[in-house]
Amino acid sequence: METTTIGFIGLGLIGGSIAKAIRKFHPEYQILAYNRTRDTLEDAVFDGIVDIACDEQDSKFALCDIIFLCATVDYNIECLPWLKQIIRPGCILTDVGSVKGEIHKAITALSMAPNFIGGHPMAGSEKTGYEHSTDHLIENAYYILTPSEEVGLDKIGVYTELVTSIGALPMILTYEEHDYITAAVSHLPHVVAAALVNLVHKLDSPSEHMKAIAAGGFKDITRIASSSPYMWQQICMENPENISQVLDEFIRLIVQAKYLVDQHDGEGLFRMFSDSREYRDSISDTSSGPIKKEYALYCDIIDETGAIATIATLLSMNNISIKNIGIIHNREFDEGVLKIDFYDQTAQKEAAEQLGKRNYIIYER
Ligand SMILES: NC(=O)c1ccc[n+]([C@@H]2O[C@H](COP(=O)([O-])OP(=O)(O)OC[C@H]3O[C@@H](n4cnc5c(N)ncnc54)[C@H](O)[C@@H]3O)[C@@H](O)[C@H]2O)c1
Ligand SMILES: O=C(O)C(=O)C[C@]1(C(=O)O)C=C[C@@H](O)C=C1
Repeated sequence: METTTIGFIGLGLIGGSIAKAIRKFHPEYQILAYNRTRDTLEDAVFDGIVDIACDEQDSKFALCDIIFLCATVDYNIECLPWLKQIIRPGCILTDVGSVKGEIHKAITALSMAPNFIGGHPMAGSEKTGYEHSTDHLIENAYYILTPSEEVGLDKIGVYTELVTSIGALPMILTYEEHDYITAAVSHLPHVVAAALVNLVHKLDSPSEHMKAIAAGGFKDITRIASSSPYMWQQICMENPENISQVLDEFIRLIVQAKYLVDQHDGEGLFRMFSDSREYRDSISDTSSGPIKKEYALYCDIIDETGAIATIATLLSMNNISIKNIGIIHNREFDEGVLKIDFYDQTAQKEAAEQLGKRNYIIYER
């Protein structure tokens, strides 16, 4: 049987994560890749993720059954005319861009629609680059597919199966639906996070007290303000109508909130917070979906140098990988507690056992 060949143009955070997931679940597939930075390709070959490092406009992409365009949207579009000359008739061409309208229009203009299924894994990070990619980034995340109107059901079936096989959840939308929905749940939050951080920067005094004491709440809502400015500039320029429309709605709600504060409207304020809490709590943290299940445990530690390192070393000696570790202070853990996140339940349970054996006080939530 012929080997399935998958090509990547752009091997950064998302391209690298998809390639790593494909390597994990389909070790027999052949993976080719081109990336502007040659070192990245060499790392990926060294890691055993990529079999063949390609040059720009490499004719070896003609071998591919599926090609993932994972560079910037403008470069992905720039690649289309030469890809049109070389791809097999059965090749599935897809991208991972956060906005879908522009590439769909380019595909239609070049009559490449029979090969194109837009794609967008609803997972990511504020970090960029292959070095931050992981084989589990898109696990349990929705992976939106926006098939062109001319693509055959056989191709949609193959792509959907691939997405499922690497642990993501395919969801089919039109590209118009995609661009409206993501404007509200992804693009607007990035605009709001950036504005909020810039606001605090502007309001802070030269002694920077605001910056110093900004705690959990501010950090939770603004993590994404550390994302790539170039990527978010591009996204806002590619999806302006939808972002502007949801921004209008958002501004209306902010004006309403100001009115409630100015009026000392206790009942209105309570309703605003209770409505949002009810809806936010209905977004499950434990089922599959864009908000991933958290495998965390909380541990009391003595406030002394090296206390965190001791725990990290203990877990590492027992081959337990830590996803994240840090002290948190909240109402529940007034005094502060060490929160350790793991990639899966097995690691969480083993860590609780190992720490328990050494008399650490563990809280599981
Ligand atoms: N970062 C996220 O959270 C996220 C999530 C889902 C989708 N996306 C989308 O995925 C795409 C890639 O984002 P990313 O986060 O992986 O970015 P990234 O910067 O980590 O990766 C982009 C890769 O493309 C390469 N590249 C850029 N220009 C190139 C060119 N001219 N020629 C060849 N290679 C080039 C870069 O070297 C880099 O390796 C974007 O379109 C973005 O909208 C991002
Ligand atoms: O988790 C993050 O850092 C992200 O911003 C990921 C995120 C998002 O949820 O908005 C960002 C852009 C994508 O296109 C998809 C996912």
